[in-house]
Amino acid sequence: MKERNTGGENPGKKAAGIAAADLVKDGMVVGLGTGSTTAYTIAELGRRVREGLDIIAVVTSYQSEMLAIEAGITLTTLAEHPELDIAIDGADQVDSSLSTIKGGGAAHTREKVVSRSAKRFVIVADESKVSEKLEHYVPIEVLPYARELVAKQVKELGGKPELRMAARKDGPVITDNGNFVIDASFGIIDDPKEMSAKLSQLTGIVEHGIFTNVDEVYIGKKDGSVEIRKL
Ligand SMILES: O=C(CO)[C@H](O)[C@H](O)COP(=O)(O)O
Repeated sequence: MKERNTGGENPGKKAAGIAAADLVKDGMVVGLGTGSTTAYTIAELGRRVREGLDIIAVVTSYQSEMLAIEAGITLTTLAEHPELDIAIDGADQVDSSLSTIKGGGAAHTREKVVSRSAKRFVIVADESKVSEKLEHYVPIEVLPYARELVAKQVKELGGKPELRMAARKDGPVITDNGNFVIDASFGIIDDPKEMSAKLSQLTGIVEHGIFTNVDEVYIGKKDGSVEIRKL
């Protein structure tokens, strides 16, 4: 399974992350995604907050909570603000119909809840994340108790399940919700909506990482330019 590479400055991620922050205006309630691309968005929003931008935000992980606090962004909760004006988040892969795989940082459950609570859902990514079809493994958050059952069901769907192991802890990755993650490889996913519906039906899963609700994608290039794709 490919290693997650989030280290070092990436001009494409930076360009996309900063450009999308421009969509955020005074008075908005904003969903803040997780990952190294969204970190640029959060830092840019923090810079604008210091210049007087008036927003409140809901986070998707402890990582985005820490970054938002450091940036000086006022936080709220979905309980207080169940409807968000916009959510901005990263991606592991985006296809030509804007179907997206997320969860490389194991945050996709909260990311999906936040994205579904937003009127507008924007993905920020560098160009390496864009592909004609989805073929990235699909992260699936599972109840620890159900991991073997979920692995069996993934195999029945033709997938290869792999329990995600922690890098600097012995044993499996534990999500912010206290669960495990199974990364499921299916090869090329021709019909993301169909695959999403099938995965949602598995017993023992909390949420999977296929997102079919993306409104637009900001794609940052190495030269610092940004392409915007909408449906
Ligand atoms: O889904 C995610 C976390 O669960 C991230 O948004 C996704 O993995 C992209 O991360 P990065 O911007 O660091 O490449």
